[in-house]
Amino acid sequence: MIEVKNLYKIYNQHKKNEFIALNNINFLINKEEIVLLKGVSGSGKSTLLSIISSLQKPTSGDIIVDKEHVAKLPDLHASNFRNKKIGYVFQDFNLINSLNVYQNIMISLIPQNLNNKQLDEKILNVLDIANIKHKKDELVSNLSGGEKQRVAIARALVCDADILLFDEPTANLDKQNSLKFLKILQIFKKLSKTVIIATHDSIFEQSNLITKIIYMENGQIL
Ligand SMILES: Nc1ncnc2c1ncn2[C@@H]1O[C@H](COP(=O)(O)OP(=O)(O)OP(=O)(O)O)[C@@H](O)[C@H]1O
Repeated sequence: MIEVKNLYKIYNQHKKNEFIALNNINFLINKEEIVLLKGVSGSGKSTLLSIISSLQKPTSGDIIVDKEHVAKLPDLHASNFRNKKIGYVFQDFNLINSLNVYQNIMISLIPQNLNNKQLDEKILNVLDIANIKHKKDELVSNLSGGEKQRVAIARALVCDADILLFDEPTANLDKQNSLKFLKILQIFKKLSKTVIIATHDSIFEQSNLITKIIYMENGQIL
């Protein structure tokens, strides 16, 4: 469960360029929900995702993920929390272009100290789920946008995080690949993941797997 309470994020606080990006956000997301976070560019969606994943700290307020007070975690604990609990798929995918698909996934597993057989098992399994196993030896720089996204999804799945966060997952995809992404939601449901998708793409409203839509405007929930 993800509980967000009285959350504020103020950039450049007490300076001339102070900006309130999140203004008293409150909501609750239950386990295994698939939630849309909707709002125009600049409404605060990415800021909210990065705070839920503990990449950034809020100015005030609380985020409780499975009883853990995420906003109060010291940095080292925050990165452990992120590795264990959160799979984050960035809008530009954040992959390493000079490495191949397999190596990009392997990097996430370094902290686990696995042997080659265990690595192979885990990596091939998620590449299979994300339907990109056939490209495992290809350099990421040679992949299409949709293929890069499937690698990013495989990487988000490999540490077996319960919560998957997507920032504008269809922004860099054509219609066909966007529809493929909608199909992947069925896999997340089968895997019992909790999913939050920040988007302004109306394509998601076609999906009957969405359990809740949170609308944001100017840092507030409508
Ligand atoms: N580090 C920062 N310093 C100052 N202002 C920032 C910072 N990061 C974000 N902002 C501002 O906070 C607001 C919300 O940004 P955010 O990226 O969360 O919006 P968004 O809804 O995700 O937009 P998009 O859909 O374009 O990604 C924007 O006006 C942005 O300019």
